[in-house]
Amino acid sequence: MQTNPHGMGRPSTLPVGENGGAGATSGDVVSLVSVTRTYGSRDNKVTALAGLSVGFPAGRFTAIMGPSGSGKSTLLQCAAGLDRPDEGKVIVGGTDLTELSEAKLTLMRRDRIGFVFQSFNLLASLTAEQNVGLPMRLAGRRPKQAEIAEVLDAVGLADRARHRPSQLSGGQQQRVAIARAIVTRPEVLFADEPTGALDTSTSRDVLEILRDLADQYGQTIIMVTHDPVAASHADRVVFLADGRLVGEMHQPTAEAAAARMARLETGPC
Ligand SMILES: Nc1ncnc2c1ncn2[C@@H]1O[C@H](COP(=O)(O)OP(=O)(O)OP(=O)(O)O)[C@@H](O)[C@H]1O
Repeated sequence: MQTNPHGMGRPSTLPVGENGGAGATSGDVVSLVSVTRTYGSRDNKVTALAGLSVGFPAGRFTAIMGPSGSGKSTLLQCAAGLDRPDEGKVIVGGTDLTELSEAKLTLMRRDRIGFVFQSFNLLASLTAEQNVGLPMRLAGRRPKQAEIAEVLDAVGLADRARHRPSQLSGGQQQRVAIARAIVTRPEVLFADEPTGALDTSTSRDVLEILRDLADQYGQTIIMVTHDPVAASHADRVVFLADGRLVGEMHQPTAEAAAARMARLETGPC
């Protein structure tokens, strides 16, 4: 396993309290405050998020880890305005998503939030540059060639603009999806297992692109991952268990993230 790819020295692990010492602060672009999300009926209720508070600072790359079913995807969906919590607040760039109408939430997702999924979700009939231009077209504006060229360049695909998804590797397709997610300059880019469908070397390319976006463009990135190596590209990992925040690690190494995950998966934390 590789160590922290940024060469930032030893990881630092901070304990968190019941409600999460990593809870929201004023420097956060995204904060969840006492968020609860349950599924199912009263007799058969599943608590995916149990009063979770967590903040994500501007310009930083944060990974979210935790055992299967710990609430990672639910956290991401609530934070990105794709799902609504039962209780609590979700604040993105000063706007409380829980107070928005469906119409305003749709606009918020379109204009201020980027999302990348494990399956790249590109339109097969469109070229890379047409896929990247889609969010602008959906917003009713004609994409400028220079804007598209700039983001394709940022993800290392300047020479693939006219290729269709079927003519690109999995990693290249995911990079097109990243370019499409950042073309509107979102306040935050969410990524749900963005390397889950990729092999090791292609994953590394994608993770290095995400790292560069944070370092060079100050892009705030929040990524769910099962993979400690992927998490080691982040500035910080927050760990969930049973819908709660149970720890965080700064400048994580793959080894330290894997060890923390092993402890979470085998017993009480
Ligand atoms: N639509 C749903 N209906 C019912 N239960 C759900 C739904 N979505 C999630 N859950 C439950 O909520 C809990 C948290 O799910 P979530 O997908 O957020 O966890 P996760 O940490 O992302 O899991 P994994 O690592 O397996 O993807 C789980 O017990 C899951 O079964």
